[in-house]
Amino acid sequence: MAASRTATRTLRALRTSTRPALTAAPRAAFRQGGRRLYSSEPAKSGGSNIWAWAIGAGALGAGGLWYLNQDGASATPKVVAPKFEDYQAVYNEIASRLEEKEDYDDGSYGPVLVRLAWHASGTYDKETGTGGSNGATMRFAPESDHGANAGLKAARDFLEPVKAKFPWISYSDLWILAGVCAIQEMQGPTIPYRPGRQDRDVAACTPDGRLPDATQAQDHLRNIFYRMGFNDQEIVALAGAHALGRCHADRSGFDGPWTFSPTVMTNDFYRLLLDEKWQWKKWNGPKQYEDKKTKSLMMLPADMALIQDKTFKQWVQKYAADNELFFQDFSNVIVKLFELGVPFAENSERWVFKPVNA
Ligand code: HEM
Repeated sequence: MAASRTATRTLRALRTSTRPALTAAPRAAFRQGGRRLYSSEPAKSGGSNIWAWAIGAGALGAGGLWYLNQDGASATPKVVAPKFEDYQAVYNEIASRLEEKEDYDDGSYGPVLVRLAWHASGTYDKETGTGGSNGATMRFAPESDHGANAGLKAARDFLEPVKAKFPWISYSDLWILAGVCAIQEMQGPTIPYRPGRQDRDVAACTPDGRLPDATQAQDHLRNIFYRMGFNDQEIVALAGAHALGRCHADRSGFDGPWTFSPTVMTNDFYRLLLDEKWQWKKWNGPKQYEDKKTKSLMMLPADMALIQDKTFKQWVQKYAADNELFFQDFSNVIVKLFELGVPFAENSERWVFKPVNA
């Protein structure tokens, strides 16, 4: 996504929003030597090695098995043993749909795709090995009707045409690939990916209550995320995803974005959490915070717990001060989240997809 388009998206959100106007422009992102840089941030390290490796992986993966339908050349090619470049094609399709469908929300389906991938994965229970991204059981009630999943139909529907075009990919792999694509296309860190998830039926739906409750604080966050196998640092790194997107009154009941640039991945969630003064919002909805200065940003009680708890707060401070550290840790922890409970083939490799518009 070019810098001008990012600005356009934010501006469109400002123009069309019936919500309080956001008052600051996103930091400008610009290209340099094919890499994305923020004017106020250091360049990411290690990128060029990753790309060299990805191109190598692509070349090695070339020549996935293709065949044509019986009616000959006019038929759609089918993939029977998908390789790196087949998944890159799916990635490209998602990226191009993200570009096309700019009228959604703040100008991108990206945030809701990230939330879909997270809610598909975050049901994991390490004791029983149940839940997690292997299965895509949120396609079915009762899981699709769980309160925490309200609004995610928009993300699942967005991906249906992609599934129709690439029927060989499982929903479970597709949803996670969409999360990876959305993060990278919103100028976030590189997220290595490997396929291998298989769809499961309604019997594998997880019970309600496995995802975090935003009205609660640190004890609850620890209960939920320790159950998945995360530690305190990882909990804080994952929560930085709230740089993206917004709360919707008709979904969670909460309302508003966390940052001024909700379609660009940054460490702004931590910076705003520390730097702004937060007060209870006076309104007819669930208890949430608003920033005192503009009253246009929000924090959930569960977000605020990250600075009310001493151990969590140390990590918030580190990530607020160092975007590169946040990007590295976020990439590592979201790969872990997306792979919880997935029975990958032994020695399966992770791939790095080339961003399309980022
Ligand atoms: C720490 C515990 C968490 C709580 C309590 C929480 C709660 C929420 C709530 C209430 C919403 C608003 C949903 C809506 O009204 O549309 C939301 C949105 C979102 N969450 Fe979280 N979340 C948590 C962790 C995470 C994690 C770990 C990620 C990803 C790694 C994530 C990514 C997102 C994104 C991207 C959105 C915006 C969705 C959109 O714009 O449609 N959240 N979260």
